[in-house]
Amino acid sequence: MKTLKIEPLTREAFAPFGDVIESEGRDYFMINNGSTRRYHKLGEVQLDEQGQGIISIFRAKTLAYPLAIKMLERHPFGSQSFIPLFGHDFLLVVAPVGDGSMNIDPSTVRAFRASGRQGVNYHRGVWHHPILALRDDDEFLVVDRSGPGNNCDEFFFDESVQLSLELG
Ligand SMILES: NC(=O)N[C@@H](O)C(=O)O
Ligand code: NI
Repeated sequence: MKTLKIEPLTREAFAPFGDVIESEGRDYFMINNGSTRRYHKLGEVQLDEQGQGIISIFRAKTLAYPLAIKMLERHPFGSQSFIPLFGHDFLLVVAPVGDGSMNIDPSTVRAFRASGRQGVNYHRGVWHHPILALRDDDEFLVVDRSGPGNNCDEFFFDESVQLSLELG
């Protein structure tokens, strides 16, 4: 059993997987006659030609911990972002796009803890666990792709691969 180390979410550490959506420490410029900071283009919505960018809300139940990480999923046709609406921390488990095949090297799987002031934008094809809320019925604004085709591949690890996520 390998317990994943939960890393703090930083722009640098998360770069192989996507963008961190936050204002802390980020550049901005003033708009609205000087009353508003615009933290511009913190992430990009990635879509295929037939895709449409849509905005949804996910209300997520917490899962039981320690949690066995049995699968990850990816969205081959577009990015997917999660922005916490209630300001609570949440967890992320990710793996890089890799060679594009339906396979994940378990040694590349990483876990992060996002603060309630951080969102993430998974880039197209990045493997990730379905949303991991730490408060029951927590809500997230989700910006992702709608359109034709199957935009959700699920990969289940072999039973011999035992990855676990524990709360500190
Ligand atoms: N399936 C779905 O819309 N949710 C997942 O993509 C997820 O990342 O939570
Ligand atoms: Ni997803």
